[in-house]
Amino acid sequence: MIIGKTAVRTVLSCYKIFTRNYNVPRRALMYVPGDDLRKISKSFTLNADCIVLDCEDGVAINQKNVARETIRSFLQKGKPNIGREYDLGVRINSLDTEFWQEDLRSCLNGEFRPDTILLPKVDDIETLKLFSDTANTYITTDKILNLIIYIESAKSFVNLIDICKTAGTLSNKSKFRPVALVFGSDDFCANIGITRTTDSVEILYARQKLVLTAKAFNLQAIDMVYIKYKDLEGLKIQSEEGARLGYTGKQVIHPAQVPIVQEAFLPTSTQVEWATGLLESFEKHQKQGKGAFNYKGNMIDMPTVKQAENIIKLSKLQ
Ligand SMILES: CC(C)(COP(=O)(O)OP(=O)(O)OC[C@H]1O[C@@H](n2cnc3c(N)ncnc32)[C@H](O)[C@@H]1OP(=O)(O)O)[C@@H](O)C(=O)NCCC(=O)NCCSC(=O)C[C@](C)(O)C(=O)O
Ligand SMILES: [Mg+2]
Repeated sequence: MIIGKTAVRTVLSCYKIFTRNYNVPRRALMYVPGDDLRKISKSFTLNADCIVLDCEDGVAINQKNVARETIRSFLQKGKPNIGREYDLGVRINSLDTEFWQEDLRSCLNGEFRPDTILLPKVDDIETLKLFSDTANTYITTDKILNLIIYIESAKSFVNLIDICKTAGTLSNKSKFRPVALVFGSDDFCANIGITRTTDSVEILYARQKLVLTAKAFNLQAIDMVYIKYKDLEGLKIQSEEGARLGYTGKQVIHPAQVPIVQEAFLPTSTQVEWATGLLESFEKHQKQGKGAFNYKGNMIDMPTVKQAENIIKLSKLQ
């Protein structure tokens, strides 16, 4: 059987996607308006996994140039050392605006560049292709750039699988790789003509579809923003709900949200204790030739063992 070039490329792109690791946690993805130097400085004191300097919706139209310049001069000082690994990203304006090319060029062609570009409003594969062509002309080093893709309209949900596949294929001939999908719930509500209620039941289908598709392509899934930023109890409930749905992190808009969100996307000590005991018991039963066994009153076999392994793996991503 002769395997065509396209098939080989598809296999390679799937391999690249599926072997991508989760070693960079993005539990709290913290937005900082790019035109506000005070907030930018503060964001590096907050211990967030992922800091996003924003050119898009956190910045007024008449401040777009200021944000771009502020971000560029900030980046040119080099990535701040905060004593731990973290992801430093820039969210550019969407590709249907007059700003995005200059945003991208400005942050990619300097001496230091961000780890990650966050690309809003990816409705279809044409948007990704345009991004890819343009980014490739601006990237001048061999360092791979992470790409985070925003899914925030009905159209983007309808095209979601194609978007993920195309992101993988384009990354084979580019210097970027897709690492995560973000659920842009607020733009999504506007797009489908609804207003979000407290329990967010009206967006549950989309919220679940995003997480399922992200996992199918081994991408991180970043949950919606909690805009009532003074309601920390509500934030905790929504964050834990996101973690239960399978999300790996959540968007954050205010410093007070960071610790609550980061905590919610780590397993609790009870979960770690349960998983450790289960894995020990599994080893013992394997040696005795038993596939299924009783642990704390529950039947355990391979799927639950894998869940326990996931918990242990996640608990090590501090
Ligand atoms: C809500 C706001 C206006 C309240 O701002 P405030 O200044 O009134 O708050 P505060 O409580 O007085 O702030 C306390 C301290 O924290 C600082 N601070 C406060 N916020 C931040 C921040 N983000 N980053 C870093 N520092 C921050 C602030 O500067 C102050 O520091 P100071 O005491 O030293 O002066 C403010 O928190 C803010 O601007 N947050 C970011 C908003 C934003 O980026 N929105 C866009 C992202 S969400 C989105 O795009 C949707 C999505 C995904 O696309 C879709 O669902 O479709
Ligand atoms: Mg949005």
